[in-house]
Order: sequence, then structure tokens, then C-alpha cells
Amino acid sequence: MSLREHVLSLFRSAVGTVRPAPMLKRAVKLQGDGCPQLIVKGRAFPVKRNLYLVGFGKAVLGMAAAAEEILGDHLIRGIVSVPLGIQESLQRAGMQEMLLKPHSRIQVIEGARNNLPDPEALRGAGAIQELAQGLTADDLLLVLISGGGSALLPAPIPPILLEEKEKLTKMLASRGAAIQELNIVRKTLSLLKGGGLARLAYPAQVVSLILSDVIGDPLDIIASGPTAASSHSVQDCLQVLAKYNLLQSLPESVETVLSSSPTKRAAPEDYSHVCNVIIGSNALALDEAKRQAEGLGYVALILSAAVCGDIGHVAALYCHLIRLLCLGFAGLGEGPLGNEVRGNLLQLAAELDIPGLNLAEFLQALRGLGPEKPVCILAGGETTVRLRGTGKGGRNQELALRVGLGLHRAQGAEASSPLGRCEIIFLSGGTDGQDGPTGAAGAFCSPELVDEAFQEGLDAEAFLNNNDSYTFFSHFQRGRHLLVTGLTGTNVMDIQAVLIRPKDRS
Ligand SMILES: Nc1ncnc2c1ncn2[C@@H]1O[C@H](COP(=O)(O)OP(=O)(O)OP(=O)(O)O)[C@@H](O)[C@H]1O
Ligand SMILES: O=C(O)[C@H](O)CO
Repeated sequence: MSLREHVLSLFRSAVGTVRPAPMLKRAVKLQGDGCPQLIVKGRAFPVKRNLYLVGFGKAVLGMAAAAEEILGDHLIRGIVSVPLGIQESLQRAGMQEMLLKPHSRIQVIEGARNNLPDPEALRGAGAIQELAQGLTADDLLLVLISGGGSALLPAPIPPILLEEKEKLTKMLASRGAAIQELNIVRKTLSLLKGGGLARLAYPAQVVSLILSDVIGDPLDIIASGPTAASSHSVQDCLQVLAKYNLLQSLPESVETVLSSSPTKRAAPEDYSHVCNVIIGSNALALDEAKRQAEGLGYVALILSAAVCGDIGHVAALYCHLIRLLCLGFAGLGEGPLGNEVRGNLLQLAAELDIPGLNLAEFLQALRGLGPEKPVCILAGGETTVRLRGTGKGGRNQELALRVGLGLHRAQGAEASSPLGRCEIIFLSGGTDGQDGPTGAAGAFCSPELVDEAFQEGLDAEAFLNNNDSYTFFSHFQRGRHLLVTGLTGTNVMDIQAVLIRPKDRS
């Protein structure tokens, strides 16, 4: 099998393990015939045909299908807000198990084209709000939450208009705001985010099953935390707006809402009727890819499930890491060049400050790896892109293009570079199957990419300067280096994999 086939199969198995149905079935069970109970991660909730369900996010359709199967007749009614086209896409992909059965008690509303709030998503949020408001103390509301939930549950506080909120979030995103920052703003301007949904559902019991797509799995940031107590205040929101130079250009409606919100963090509200449970994450997906890679004969190591920060720095980190591995294969890892690359790598990691990453320890594990076995490095997380151009692309495709360019430059700069003596593939892909507003999930690269593209008349650097990675990869070898999966029905951020083996052994 080629490296390309290997890396593809790793990506697919990583995504497979965080597919909604298996994950939900691991987390939730219905037990007991006489006095049935819903068991959620060790906690028991009595049920008696009193269950309601709402959900929002890229992965909740499959979660809802699995939940309906588990809950049976105890489920009275449900509403889920899911991405536009997901039912058709799953149908086409033959993923019937992620679709609701005919005559399902759960209503599906599709919206949020290109992951942006729209009138359909607003309609979904309105229906969810109405359902939650009507519940009583005898009811239990099951809330299914996954990434993409923020765009699928827009409920701007009046008089803010949907278009105003959409424009503001778009501006923040394009100026490089991190998801934490983006969602601090979204929470402050929303009726349902920041714990709003849980407050509306009171006095019903609320059980939220959450598929995390945010680094560190923070409950109050994932999908803007509709069932979690918010740890942020309007001051935090103002700070974010000031940081991105948006305070002077706020619409009047946003100013009105901000000035009428309490400036101090309110006394902690009572969320004792809420049980929030994380049921799946990036780390779980990486563990499965590692298992698979070992089965394929690789020495597999997980760098981190929290890779974040500026995309240029992250690309440089991968380039240094790949160079160091190749130097190691050539027996030069401990020489002057090896030491220089290791030093650069440590410096870069310190600047990026990736939560929980102990790079020195990781490099120690790499030391002494001989050329006998191919190596697989796995990582996950979410980088930040500061858009400067007008092209079409996504984080993963841009990362792959940057790594390709970085490896090309390193190869050019070193006489008889050890990069040339190894077979190398780098893959970056979004586990949801959609990288930015494009039809691809991500892309592959190798050190040869830039030269091969040049022969086709494509200047990789020029595309990169215009944030036009999708156009580049679509043209280059007729899209052969694009990772195209279609929507996967799940979402645990992005995954990167590097596979390396010496050329003479391949
Ligand atoms: N032309 C482009 N080149 C590179 N990155 C882009 C481009 N256009 C948008 N992006 C990036 O794509 C990201 C949005 O993509 P996507 O819709 O996959 O978001 P997401 O973070 O996965 O969404 P969610 O977290 O809601 O699932 C943003 O980070 C944005 O900066
Ligand atoms: O929906 C959102 O807010 C993001 O996907 C993070 O969870």
C-alpha cells in the first residue's frame, strides 16, 4: 500500500470512531422495564414517556437517530437544527444509520449554509426555544450538541437582526478571532447561547450530550455553551471587540444590547437541573488512528490533540518535525543540523504554547528511532488563519499547502537534503468533511508538490498569498491531492498525520 492509501485509511478510521451512533450508544443506556431509567455516564434519570429532545450541530442528525432508537416510546417529540444538505449527502453516501426513520418523532430543520446563521437556522432556533419553554418539572430534555451548533442556533437578542450578528461574526472570524473569542461575543448577543437554553427549559431536567470540537473541551464554549453556565461577562465581550478593532463600527442594535447587559458577571445561577456530558473528542479519534497505524506497522506517536495558533507557525512546526525525522533516519539527528532543527522546533513550540504539549518529552521519544520502521505522527486541533486574500480555501488545505512550500524550501536550502531520501506524506483534514466554505475536507502534500505544480504552471506561493488553497489543489493534478469525503456526520476539529519511511525500504 502507498503512504497515501495508509494515511487515507488512518483518517477514515479516526473519523469512524467518533461517528455519532457508536459514541451515543457508549454514553447512554435505557435500563429497567418496571421503572425505566436513562443511564448517562453513571448517572440515572427516571423516565416515563416524558422525554423531549433538541439538537444543533453538524453531527446531531446521527446522534438523534441513535438516540431515538435507544429512547423508543419514551421520546415524545424532538427538533434538530442541522446543516443544509446533510440528509441528502448522508443518503448519497449510503450512511442510512445516520438518518431518522420515516415517521420519526424528531423534526429536522436544515439551515446555516456555509456554516453561517441564516433564516432557516433562525426558524430552527425559534422552534427549539418554543419547545424548551413549554416543558414542566416532570419532563427531561435531552440536548444533543456538536460543533457548528453556534451557527445552527441563532437567536439574537432584539433589536439585533440576524444579518447584523452574521456580519459581526464573519468580521471577527476573518480578522483571526479564535473560537473562544468568537463565542464570547456570540453568547453575549444571544438568547439561547451562554446557558440560555438551559434556563428556558427550567424546571425540566436537562441532560446534554456533547461532542467536543473545541480544544480542551470547554463546556461553555462548545456551540457557545447553550446549557452551561457562562464564565464570561459583557466586559469580556467588549475586550474581544476592542482587540479586533470593531468597537467603533458596531451596529446600533448591538450597542443597545451591550449597554443594557449587566457589566459585572452576575451571581452564579443555579444549573443544578443540568447535566452536561462530553461524549466524544479529537483525542478519541487520534487514539483510534494510532491503533490503526500500529496495525499497519508504523511506530505511531500522538503529538497533541490541542494543536492551535497561527497557521504559519503550525506549518513551520510540522516542517521542522519532518526534517528532524528525516535527519534521524539518515543517522544525522544528533549532528549539528539535527541540533539546529531541534532548537528551532523547541523555540517555535514555546511561542505557540500548545496546551499540554511537552515537546521535549516528545522529541526524546523520537530519539533512537532507527530506519527499520516507518513513523507516523498524529495530531489534532484547530489552527487560526488570518485572511488576507480573496481566494477560496480552508484551514486544512492552507496548512497542507504551507507545509508543502516549507518542505520545498528546506530541500532547496540544504545540499543533499535528507528530505530527498525519505518518502513523506502530510495530510490535514477536517473531521466534519468540510474545510472552510469548500467541497473538500482537506489536502495532502509532499516535498515534491511545489515543483510538480510549477511544471503545470501553478505557483503555490501565489495561491497561498491569496488564501486560495482550494483553487490550487483543485487544479493541481486535477484535484488528486484534495481530501474529499463529503459531510461525515461528525465533527471533532481537524486531524493531521505525517507518514515517513526511508525511500530505499519502500
Ligand atoms: N480562503 C480561505 N483560506 C483559508 N482558510 C479559510 C478561507 N476561508 C475561510 N477559512 C477559514 O475556515 C474556517 C471556517 O471553516 P469551517 O466552516 O470549516 O469552520 P469550523 O471552525 O470547522 O466550523 P465549526 O467549528 O462551526 O465546525 C475559518 O477558520 C476561516 O478562517
Ligand atoms: O459551533 C461552534 O461554536 C463551534 O463549532 C465550536 O463549538
